[in-house]
Amino acid sequence: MSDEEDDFQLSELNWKLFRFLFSYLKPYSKRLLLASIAMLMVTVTTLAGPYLSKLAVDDYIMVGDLAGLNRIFILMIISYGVLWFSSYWQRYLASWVGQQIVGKIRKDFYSKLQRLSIDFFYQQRKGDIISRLTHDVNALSDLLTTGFINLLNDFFTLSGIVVIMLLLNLKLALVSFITIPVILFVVSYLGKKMRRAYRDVRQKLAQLNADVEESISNIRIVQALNREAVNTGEFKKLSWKNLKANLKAVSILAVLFPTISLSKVLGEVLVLWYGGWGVVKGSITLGVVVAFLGYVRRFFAPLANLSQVYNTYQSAGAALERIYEYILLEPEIKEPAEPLVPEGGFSGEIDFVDVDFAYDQEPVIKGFNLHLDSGDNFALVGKTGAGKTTVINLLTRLYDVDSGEILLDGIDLRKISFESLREVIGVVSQNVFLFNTSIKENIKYGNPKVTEKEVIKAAQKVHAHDFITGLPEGYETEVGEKGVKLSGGQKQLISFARTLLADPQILILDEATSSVDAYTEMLIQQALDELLAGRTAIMIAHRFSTLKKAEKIGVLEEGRLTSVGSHQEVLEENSTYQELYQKQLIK
Ligand SMILES: Nc1ncnc2c1ncn2[C@@H]1O[C@H](COP(=O)(O)OP(=O)(O)OP(=O)(O)O)[C@@H](O)[C@H]1O
Repeated sequence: MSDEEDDFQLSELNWKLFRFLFSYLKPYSKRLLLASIAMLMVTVTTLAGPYLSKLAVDDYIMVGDLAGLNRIFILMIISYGVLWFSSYWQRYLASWVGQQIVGKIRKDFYSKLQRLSIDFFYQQRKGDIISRLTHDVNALSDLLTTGFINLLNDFFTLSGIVVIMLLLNLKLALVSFITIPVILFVVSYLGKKMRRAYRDVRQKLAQLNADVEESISNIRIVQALNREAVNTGEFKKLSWKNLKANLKAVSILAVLFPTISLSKVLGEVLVLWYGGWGVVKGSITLGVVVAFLGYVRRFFAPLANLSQVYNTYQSAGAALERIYEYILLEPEIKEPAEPLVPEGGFSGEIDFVDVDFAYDQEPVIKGFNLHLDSGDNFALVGKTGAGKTTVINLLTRLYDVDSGEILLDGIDLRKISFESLREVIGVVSQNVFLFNTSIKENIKYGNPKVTEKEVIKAAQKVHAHDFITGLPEGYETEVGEKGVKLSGGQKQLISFARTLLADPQILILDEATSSVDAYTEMLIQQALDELLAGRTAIMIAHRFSTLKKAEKIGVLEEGRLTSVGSHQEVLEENSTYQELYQKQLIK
């Protein structure tokens, strides 16, 4: 990502991106106006301070006008009060608006992601998506919260100081500006070096993170292959590189601030020396020297800020571009504008008609035809890679067919709303995912209206009730990554209960290949009877006990359905099925 950032030129910030950003800024125009007024007040009061000191010295102290001095004293107090007050509002309002916009962009971005088709998530790296949603949105946040307003503030303050100094005393102003080119050169030189150093820090950190992520998520393999010591060694190397990169960045940063301080002090010394001569010779008033000292002190902070502006805007611009790229994406699988529902609801009749499909160029499903009546239990078998999961992906509309059609009760899938489709089809997958919450909530998931009684009843039907009540807190036991660890079989039973409650007309069962103990296996098989009753089912079956439950078996070979019939019929006519059967892939 840092490479992309480096390649990004500010000139690439086009109108589309600006329009995109402004569409978010627009609703907050009132608050932005108030923030701008506060910013102008900050600028004016910042500029007023040294000038008031000049008046105090020249017009009142030097002539002994104590009443006037009192007046100017009160004016100064008021001016600093206004500065405090407007600084608060400037920062608060700008941050408020910025945070609102960032929140809104993040929300829009997230909801966009949720609607994108599954293919997008296969093609993008997980880390890239997460980094856009977090790192890039944050980079934008820096700019939006205070970046804009601070930039204007710095610009006005600097210009104001220069103008006032030139007006007050041209020669003294030019003398005090002597250090500016030096500081500009140093800051821009160090700025470039720092940018490179920080890019290096980010790269090394990304490598470190990737390494940690890979070894932690594969810790079982790491331990099984005795790689702990090797991995620790590699990590140590990466960690050392990261440390060195950080030290280098710090060493540059450590030069920058003293350099700015030195220039400031040098400016003050110049004012004092040249101004002092002027005062002694009578060409400059003491008040002007005092005011100049004030202005020089206020000069360098905005100057240093402005020198960093290009970097800030460059990384925010790159971030904005990356966010916008995702916002523009449209889901490939689109919802119908006018969805259809059969009269009397779906009954669960399924038709695949001449379906062809390819993920890329290579056809995966070829001329696939299948008719299932409502209530049919159908098992799909085939060697690995034959296309079984793809058939399911097409039926659940994770992908659309390339040609042909899939019909539910005579209605093309593409004319059915996502909501109806997800209500009609229930999927019990072999990778059961449990959320980090209680067992009860996991069973209720997607169906929040069900009562506790119904949850228990569903669990009883799929024979999960006994093991659940045996857990420390029964149905309230926390599961998922942070909770109690359940066995594969127990997780299956919970997902059965979840599906039973959702009560879909069509059931898809992607059976687990890993074996469970004989007792759990028996429970699963009994639960399946309950789940299959009265539903149309397509099962990717691996166990003979499951296969036996199907009235029809279909053999899939390289994307084609080569036989459909009862176990006996298919066994007699299909050599692939015989092979699978004999090799006991189907147990
Ligand atoms: N997202 C994808 N992008 C590209 N090709 C894919 C994708 N998913 C699967 N394939 C390819 O499609 C073919 C069929 O895969 P599929 O997962 O449907 O087979 P399967 O019969 O379910 O296999 P298994 O029993 O091993 O799960 C394979 O050649 C696979 O490499």
